[in-house]
Amino acid sequence: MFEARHTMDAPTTTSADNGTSDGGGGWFTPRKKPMPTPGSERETADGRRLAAMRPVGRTTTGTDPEAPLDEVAQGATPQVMEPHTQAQGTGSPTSATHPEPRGYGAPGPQPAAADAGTDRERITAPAISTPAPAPARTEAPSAAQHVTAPAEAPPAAQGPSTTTQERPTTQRAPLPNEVPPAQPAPTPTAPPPPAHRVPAQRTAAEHTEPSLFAAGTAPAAGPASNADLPAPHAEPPAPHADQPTAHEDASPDAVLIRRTMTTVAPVADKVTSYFYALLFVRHPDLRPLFPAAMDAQRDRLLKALLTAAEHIDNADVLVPYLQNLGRGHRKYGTRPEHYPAVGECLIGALSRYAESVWDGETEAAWVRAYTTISQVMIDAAAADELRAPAWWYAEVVSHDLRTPDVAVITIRPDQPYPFLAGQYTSLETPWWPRIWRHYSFASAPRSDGLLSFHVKAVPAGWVSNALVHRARSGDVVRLGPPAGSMTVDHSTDSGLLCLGGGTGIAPIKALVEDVAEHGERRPVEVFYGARTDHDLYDIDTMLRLQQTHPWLSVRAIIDQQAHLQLPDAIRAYGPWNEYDAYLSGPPGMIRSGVDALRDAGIPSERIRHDSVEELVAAGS
Ligand SMILES: NC(=O)C1=CN([C@@H]2O[C@H](COP(=O)(O)OP(=O)(O)OC[C@H]3O[C@@H](n4cnc5c(N)ncnc54)[C@H](O)[C@@H]3O)[C@@H](O)[C@H]2O)C=CC1
Repeated sequence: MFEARHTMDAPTTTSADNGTSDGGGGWFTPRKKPMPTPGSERETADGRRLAAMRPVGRTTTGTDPEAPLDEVAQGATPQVMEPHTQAQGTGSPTSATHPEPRGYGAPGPQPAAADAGTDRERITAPAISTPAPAPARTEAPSAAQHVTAPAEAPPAAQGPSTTTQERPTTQRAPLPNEVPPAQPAPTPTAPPPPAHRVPAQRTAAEHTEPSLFAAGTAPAAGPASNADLPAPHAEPPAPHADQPTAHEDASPDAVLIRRTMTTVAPVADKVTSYFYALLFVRHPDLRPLFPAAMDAQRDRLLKALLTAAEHIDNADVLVPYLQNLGRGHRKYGTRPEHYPAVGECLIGALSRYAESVWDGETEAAWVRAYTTISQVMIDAAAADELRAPAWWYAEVVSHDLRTPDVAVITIRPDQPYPFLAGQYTSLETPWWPRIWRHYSFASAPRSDGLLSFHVKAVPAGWVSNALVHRARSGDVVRLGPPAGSMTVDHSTDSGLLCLGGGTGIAPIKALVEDVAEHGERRPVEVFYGARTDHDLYDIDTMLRLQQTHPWLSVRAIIDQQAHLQLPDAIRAYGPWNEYDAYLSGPPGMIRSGVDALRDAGIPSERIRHDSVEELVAAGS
């Protein structure tokens, strides 16, 4: 756990104790004073030396219901045995109790109300404010990276994939209800050496090369949307890569953080592996809460944290991102008391691999950043706990195999599931516990409460293959909260130009239904791209909508016949400069689609699409 030998306030929740904290101190110690600014604290850096940043052992008081802290964590449930009640102790009318679902077995251990600990760190204050939680906008984005275990640290896990997609072709498909083999706990490694206190040069971090951590993880302002596994992103892309001069006014902490990032970038894989090795060695009780087979997404947590730290100055973007991240972590069972373990290992990994630039001030900067990050996430999760379950059970009520590898799946949540057309959710199947994938809602909210998804089984896609080839009516899946902001702005009557490639047509269909339900008469132009006519699995539905709604135009673009791809097709139509644009489909389509739309005169802020980086990681 962190231990800072100075009088920093610990992260707190701005919400009243709602059962999440067990009333302990530490992380839930109420703020006693305004958070000092990084700049002002820096003046007393020596006095604030985080000499005790090295882990000093776990709190022994109470039970720590461990859970991962990130998307990588992929759920906080042992196998398919899930706690069947949620929002324990919130006392909230929205707190949900789930009936025993079929397929999810007996109730598992409840996330115990954790002892907040007595040795919680006293980390510095957030550098950014934590406004009241906003509606979900984005979900933890990430781009999977090839991860190679460092020689000096055991692999945190051996997953089904080491690339951007899972690789099931070399894996035996699991039997129903079979749990992937548990990964052996990493063998203990030597603790990281004490950080060298090399005098730091107080210069701005270099950004001539994009950070390995930046791709796909940077929160971005503006509209976002969903994907078949991806989390949202938006235009413009992450500032890290595209705005080399954006750091000129960086705070001292941001400078130190970015210098660390630059230093560790060439060994990002090692940092990642070492981070998880530390986490699981020092906190082995956390390991079972991660997926048995941690795939390429295992570095999501680290990347999300690093990217958030890197953008610590950009509160406008960072806060909504982290709030969504915090809310999204509820389904994993993440609790406030889990954050110190992650922070400790984050510092441990960074200090080891950024040894050449690591010093007390750098460490203090990271502690402050992590405190801020965790504070926002904790607060958002606490606020969300008062109004929504951490997850929903849902029963498959229909399974329509449209092509050999595309299924339209309809499910019935066990309790109301509010969402907006254009959003997406995370979904876990009973066959791959704790592995969550994102899918768009393929319909606008329905009066019967049913939800539908278009799922394409892709090579190496464990979840998608299970959903397409295994799931049947009566099976029970779990849903995370809705997320994404690729939604219709009903305050305008601008036309909508929608590009749906392959199963990316799913949220486009939902958007069309949304416009229809609002009784609007704004023009909606849909371009539906597919490789062959056989791949236009939902064209009948779209054409029926077109027949019903005179304001809707649907054009199918078949690569083989048109000898061009979807984005090229819109160039032949238009003008589009008065339209809002929505893109949904594979990453290549998004990229070239954005280019085509800009060329057509649509400004970036009116172009909404999924995170390209997340889409790269999609397909499972
Ligand atoms: N299932 C869902 O709810 C959602 C899925 N997605 C994403 O949509 C994708 C769907 O995959 P598939 O159905 O296999 O689509 P696909 O790979 O068959 O592509 C569909 C069409 O998109 C266009 N396209 C593809 N690659 C392109 C490129 N590089 N440049 C320009 N145009 C290109 C082509 O016109 C192609 O026919 C996946 O990446 C998935 O993550 C996105 C949103 C929602």
